[in-house]
Amino acid sequence: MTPIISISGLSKTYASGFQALKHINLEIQRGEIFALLGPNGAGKTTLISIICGLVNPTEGTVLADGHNIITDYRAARSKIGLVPQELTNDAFETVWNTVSFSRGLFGKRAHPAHIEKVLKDLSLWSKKDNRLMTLSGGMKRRVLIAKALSHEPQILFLDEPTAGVDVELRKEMWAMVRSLRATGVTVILTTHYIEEAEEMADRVGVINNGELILVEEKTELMRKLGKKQLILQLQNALPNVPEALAAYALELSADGDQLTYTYDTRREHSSIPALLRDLHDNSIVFKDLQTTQSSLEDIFVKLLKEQS
Ligand SMILES: Nc1ncnc2c1ncn2[C@@H]1O[C@H](COP(=O)(O)OP(=O)(O)OP(=O)(O)O)[C@@H](O)[C@H]1O
Repeated sequence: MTPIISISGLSKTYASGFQALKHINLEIQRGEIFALLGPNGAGKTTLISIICGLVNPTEGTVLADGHNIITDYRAARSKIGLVPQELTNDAFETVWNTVSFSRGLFGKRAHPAHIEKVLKDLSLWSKKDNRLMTLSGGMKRRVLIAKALSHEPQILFLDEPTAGVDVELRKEMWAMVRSLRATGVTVILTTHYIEEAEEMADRVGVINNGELILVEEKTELMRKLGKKQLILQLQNALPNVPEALAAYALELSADGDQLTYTYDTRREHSSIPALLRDLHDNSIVFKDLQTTQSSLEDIFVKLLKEQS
């Protein structure tokens, strides 16, 4: 399947001489949710801004649904919706007018039925005649999305969609993004909240110092780089780990009543039954056990550490 976005050899050096992007190659597949992760100043906004035609690249090419973003700017831009972080519209304007006006900016003919559908999908219909200034923060964010969808784009960029948003609204936003994907829209989001990528993304790209250091299926990333731990609460505290169990590299807690076994999720899991048998043979009795798995956040922090 041809990718909906195809980026090759993309670099950006700002007038200041600062190189914000270094030879980025990336393909985004139709219909996926792609999360772009990276620390502050990594180059996420620069990358999005180039694809959306707001910043000129220094080198490289970007195709949006087959259209070159420079030589075929209009066609490329019409495929893309951008949800920025801030609402910059006239606070006195109504929801309906704001969203309809956005469509007009793309040179598209008025299509009230489409605007109605977008507003209904985003639960904004009852607010259509309200002025923006009267809306709650959450509703304003929905208006941003409605504006971005007003011209029927196939690709939607969300720049930090839930920055400064409370947990409840964040969850609502996630549900909304998923329902958009269900309608066939490709979603690319930048986020500082790793939990957000973990929750929503099909694939994750990590950008650091202008370089795309990793692109991976989220589940694969977590499987490959994740570690699992089995934690055993012991019936009786141990003074040390018996020699016979040395091969498992167990960690004994300071008070001696907890053993932690860390294992690689890539390796076969058969070492756990063996460990449990060996514990039994060494008369080590446990009263409780739990397993933990490293989060995408642990993996992300580790990746950035390795880079520095
Ligand atoms: N117009 C500009 N002129 C010079 N440097 C710029 C310009 N815009 C951005 N930069 C620099 O480019 C780098 C990347 O910025 P960018 O906004 O793309 O990062 P980001 O990953 O989106 O960061 P954040 O997560 O903080 O939004 C930063 O060091 C920034 O200072």
